[in-house]
Amino acid sequence: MTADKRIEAITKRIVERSKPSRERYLDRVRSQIAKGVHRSVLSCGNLAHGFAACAPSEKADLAGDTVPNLGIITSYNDMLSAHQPFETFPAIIREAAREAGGVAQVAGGVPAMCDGVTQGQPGMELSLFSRDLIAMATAVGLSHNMFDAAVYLGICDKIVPGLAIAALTFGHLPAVFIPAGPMTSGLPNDEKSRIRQLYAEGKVGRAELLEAESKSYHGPGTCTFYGTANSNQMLMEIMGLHMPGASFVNPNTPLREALTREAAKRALAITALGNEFTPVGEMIDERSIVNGVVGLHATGGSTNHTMHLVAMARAAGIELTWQDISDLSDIVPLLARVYPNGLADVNHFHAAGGMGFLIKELLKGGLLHEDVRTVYGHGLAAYTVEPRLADDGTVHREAAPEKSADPKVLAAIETPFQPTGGLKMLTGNLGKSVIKISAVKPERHVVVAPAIVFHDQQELQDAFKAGKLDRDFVAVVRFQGPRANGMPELHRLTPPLGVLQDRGHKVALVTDGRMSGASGKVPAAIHVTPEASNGGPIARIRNGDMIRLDAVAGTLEVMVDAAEFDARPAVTVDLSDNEFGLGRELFATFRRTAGPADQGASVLY
Ligand SMILES: O=C(O)[C@H](O)[C@@H](O)[C@H](O)[C@H](O)COP(=O)(O)O
Ligand code: SF4
Repeated sequence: MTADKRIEAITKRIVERSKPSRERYLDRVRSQIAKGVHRSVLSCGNLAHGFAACAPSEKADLAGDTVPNLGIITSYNDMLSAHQPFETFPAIIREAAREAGGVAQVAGGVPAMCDGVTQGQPGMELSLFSRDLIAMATAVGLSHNMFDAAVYLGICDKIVPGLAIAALTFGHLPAVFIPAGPMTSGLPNDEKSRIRQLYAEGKVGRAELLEAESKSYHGPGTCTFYGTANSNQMLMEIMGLHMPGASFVNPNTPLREALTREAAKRALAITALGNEFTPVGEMIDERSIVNGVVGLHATGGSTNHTMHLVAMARAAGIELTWQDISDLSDIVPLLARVYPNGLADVNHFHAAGGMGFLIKELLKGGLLHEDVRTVYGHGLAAYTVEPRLADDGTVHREAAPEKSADPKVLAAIETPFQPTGGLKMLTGNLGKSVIKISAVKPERHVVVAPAIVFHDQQELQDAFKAGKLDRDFVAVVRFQGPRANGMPELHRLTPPLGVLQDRGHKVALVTDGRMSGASGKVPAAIHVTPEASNGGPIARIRNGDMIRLDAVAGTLEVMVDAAEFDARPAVTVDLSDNEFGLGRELFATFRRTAGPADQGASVLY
């Protein structure tokens, strides 16, 4: 089954563009593979240290080079409700490995930040940088070189991208990503947002707000909106890095445990010691990356992936651009309405048919490359399934439903919610930026209004509280890029801007910062590059300048005479407050070396 000609053409141009870097990457992967069982190059001393704490039988296994050893990289902590269930996973994986005749060891742990805990707080200024730090920390674990495959326990925003960058850096090893699943549904996300807007207007107090927040975020598992964390799950599945149907099964259920056991056994089955060797560096190719972007558009996924996917692809020698992402958006229809793109949550999405139905519909529409390699074998058609718990406690899979169980949440390819996808690139005299349109009403896709300039999100919130913003305007929030303050998410802008929009004002946001994957209803041109702190024209905008944000034409313009605008001096701001406190003093190197947003805002390359 070949993909749509337009998808093929975009894939082909990515292959052409990436040829030199991809060939260099594959050469490195293959030379590592050629060295054979990796622990066999270790000295007796190295090996003895490596298995000193193992059981005697495991030591005997690891002393040879015929029994596969599975490295576990875990991002467990109690801070992220999504990662808290991982506490018990290593023991389950070790037991499953023994059952499969292999060994499993925790190769290392990685840090994991909860963007919900740090949202609006100084800690958020470490969030984006934590992605690359997670990749580096994963490399520390795997650099023990004791392993024949690795499993990656991660879910949330920067963690999966960081783990994926590292997994692809260790492309000679098979890689299976193991999720823990979404928390069960609590207070609906739109009701939570309604109460937030009431609080922003001073109509309810902190007690009511905290009650609503706590009913929404109420237990172990991933938050149920379709933000970056759940976009990550979708990506890992549609790119073939999860076991089929693993993404959205709730934690602490027998099926979740069965899926975890199955993933561990599958990872051991696809090492070089078996007959289905599947090194991730060869498994993930340009088609897998395009399939990920297609899934992002079809589900209205997180804007953060216009950076993370670019960085992940780069780790495999593949050069993905915003133009590729934007052009694919023009081809791929929106098939899922999950908050903020609708009222449903990911549990509803899963119940309506979930990933199996989505992949089936996209394959039917010729919008995915079917002929790809996955951790499960060959071909994405194997993912058009739903996992079920068999009587013996293992996983069996049934074909995904022919029809969506809830067409208001998950649409058939013939009747999409929108004919195009969720993420557009904007170009113009302010540089490049991206906008998520899947959650913005069509009548708000073009905004022309005067600029009001802010240098941090608190300034805007204070102006709102002082009643100074009851009018049409474009909020320009600048010096929020990676080199300024680590490019925090500015999700706390959503309630005040949402209130003003609901009052009938034409409002929009333009920023060199980021928004949360959970942001959505206000038109926002984000990730503006070049950023203000790196010579970007956004630093020359003045209050009152007319700004035109046009998501239909794909443009973002300041409507000032070009000569006059170019002659203006760039504004500079004192960012010293962002250099200390809550560990920011340890990330100065990251701020100095971070790349531009359209290349992933990475410090790694
Ligand atoms: O990109 C994302 O999806 C967000 O970073 C998300 O992970 C974060 O947790 C939000 O801030 C949660 O939304 P609230 O802050 O509205 O609870
Ligand atoms: S989805 Fe966001 S808020 Fe929820 S656990 Fe993950 S990082 Fe934290």
